Formats: sequence, structure tokens, C-alpha cells
Amino acid sequence: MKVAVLGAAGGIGQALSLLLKTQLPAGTDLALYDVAPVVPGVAVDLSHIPTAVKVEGFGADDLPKALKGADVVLIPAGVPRKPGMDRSDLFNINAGIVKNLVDAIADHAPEACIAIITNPVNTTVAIAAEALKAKGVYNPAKLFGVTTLDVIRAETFVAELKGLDVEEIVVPVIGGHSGTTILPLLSQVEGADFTQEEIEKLTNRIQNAGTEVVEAKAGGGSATLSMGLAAARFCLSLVDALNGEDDVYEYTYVEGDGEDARFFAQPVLIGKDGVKEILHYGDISEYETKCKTEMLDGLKADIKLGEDFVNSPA
Ligand SMILES: NC(=O)c1ccc[n+]([C@@H]2O[C@H](COP(=O)([O-])OP(=O)(O)OC[C@H]3O[C@@H](n4cnc5c(N)ncnc54)[C@H](O)[C@@H]3O)[C@@H](O)[C@H]2O)c1
Ligand SMILES: O=C(O)C[C@H](O)C(=O)O
Repeated sequence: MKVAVLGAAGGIGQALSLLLKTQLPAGTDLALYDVAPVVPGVAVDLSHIPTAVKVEGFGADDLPKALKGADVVLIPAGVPRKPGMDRSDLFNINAGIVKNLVDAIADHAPEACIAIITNPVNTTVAIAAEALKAKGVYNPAKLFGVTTLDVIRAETFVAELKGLDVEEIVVPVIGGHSGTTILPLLSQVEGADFTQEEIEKLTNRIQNAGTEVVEAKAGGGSATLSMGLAAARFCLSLVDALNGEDDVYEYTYVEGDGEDARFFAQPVLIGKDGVKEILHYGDISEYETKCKTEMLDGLKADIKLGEDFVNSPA
């Protein structure tokens, strides 16, 4: 098994690579790619940790080597937000970065599962899909937008509010990954009851948790450590499933039947060939239905922006 991290020298990339070095199954190859010249040093640093995961660093010109034979490619490459910015403000820079990286994946690791972290995820996943399609290698079962951070935040905030064990809490989060497109399904949380006021406050906090971090970091970037953990959890699930483990479920932004939008985060059963089954998110409350109805046009517009970036470049 080989896992490649593109953008491995960044805030997320380094936290993620550390967790992968310590938690991937023995015998896994971990390839770290970045345009930043520090990346070989990050790889050497990690290589001194005593685990049976082999780490190698690849600089700007070595993307084909980093990708060769990869089973999983994680993409946290790109710029993060500063206070006052929306995730959509990152589109101008990150769209091209994701497109170029995905073009290279199509050429050098066309069978790999690709997990996109780079924002705006609602749009960059559509860019990746259309770029792969243009190269004739798009397999919707192997393309994922990583929304795990929304799930772990939701579980943390609910456990805090209700004084419950966070290990026991499950909070489904569906939709997309920005503002109101992030829709926690608090009506489905078992073992906790909420007043309508609590539901609205919690929903708002989960939707704006990224901004909470951006403002607290005061110009120093966005979530990197919690995101490193979230991406590692997603990657380890993917690796388990590719290795044949049954019953691997994650909430992730994938192309499904288009009932709500072309791409939508929902529960997914992952198997040895990627997405095995996309499950319906089940019954939702009147409030959640209203929130979903109100956000769908925005999500669809985000997706169209990505499709047009590849298919109708200005
Ligand atoms: N999906 C999520 O839930 C989520 C959560 C947090 C952050 N993000 C996003 O992840 C991205 C990265 O955030 P960060 O805090 O790690 O940023 P960062 O600036 O710390 O790191 C980004 C890294 O990408 C590298 N990079 C830039 N262009 C590249 C290219 N063409 N090829 C390879 N590497 C390249 C940079 O050199 C840098 O090392 C941002 O777009 C951010 O908004 C997503
Ligand atoms: O908020 C951001 O810009 C980064 C990330 O998407 C997050 O949710 O923390």
C-alpha cells in the first residue's frame, strides 16, 4: 500500500504526515510531496520515528515519482483563509493548484483513491472530477471530499454541551463544507435531547467552526491540527477498506445519485474498490429539511463553478 500526501510540508500536511507515519499499517509507503523546499527535511525528520512505515520526500519536480504506484492520494495543497475571507475567496489560487495536481494523478496514478482537503471543497472536488473525466479516468467511486472535520467538531461540541462521553457520540453531518452547506443532523443524535434554541446555536457553531479557528489564529492560517487528525482518520478508514476490512463507514462528499446535488456529503460504505455504497441519510427534522432546502442552490452553484473551471475556462 502506498499513500501520497500532496502539500505535505504545510500546516495540515505535516500534522497529517506525522499521524500517518505513526498509525498506518506496517509496510505502508508514505510519499510526501510539496513545492516548498523544506519537504525533504520533513520526510527525514519523520523517518527517525521508529515505525515500519517508509517515508520519502519529493520536491517540486518529482511529482510523477511521488505518485507512482500510489493507492491513496491526499491533497491538502493550497492556500488557507485569513480573517475576513470566505472559503470561496480561495478559489482563484486553489482551483489551478488542484487541477494541476489531479491532472498529474490521472497521468501517474489513475487507479488511486483521491481525497481532496483543499478549499473550497464544494468546488475543488468538482474540479477534480471534471479534470479526471477530461483525461478519461474518472471513477466516482474513488473521489472523495474530506468533510470529517465537520463530524469531529460536531461530536466535540455536542459532548461538551451535554456533558457526555465524546467517544460515544455520533453526529451525522451532510451537505457540503462551507457555511450553511454544512448541515449537522442533531435530530439523529442518540442519547441527547436538544431544545430548538440549542439546535440553532449548535448548528450555527458547527457551520462557523472553521471561522472560529481562522479568527483565533489571527492571520496565521486555518485549522491544521484538528484537520490533520480528521484527514488521518479518513485516510486510515480508506486504507482499512482497501485492505479488505468490512463495515468501513465515513461521512464524505461524493458524487451520488444527485437527489440533492451532484456532490453531497452523506454516509458512505467504503470497500476495497472505493465507494461500495452511498447510503441515504435517513429521516431529518422539519428544521433540517428547511436548512437543506435553503442551502442547496448555493451548493449547486459552488459545484457549477468547479465544472465550468475545467470545461469552460475564461
Ligand atoms: N477540508 C477541510 O475540512 C479543510 C480544513 C482545513 C483546511 N483546509 C484547506 O486545506 C488547504 C491547506 O491548508 P494548510 O493550513 O495546510 O495551508 P498551508 O499554507 O500551511 O500549507 C499548504 C501547503 O501546500 C503547498 N502547496 C502549494 N501549492 C502546491 C502545489 N502546487 N503542489 C504541492 N504543494 C503545494 C504549500 O507549499 C504548503 O506547504 C487550504 O486550502 C485550507 O483551506 C481544508
Ligand atoms: O475554515 C477554513 O477555511 C478551513 C477549514 O475548511 C475548516 O473548516 O476549518
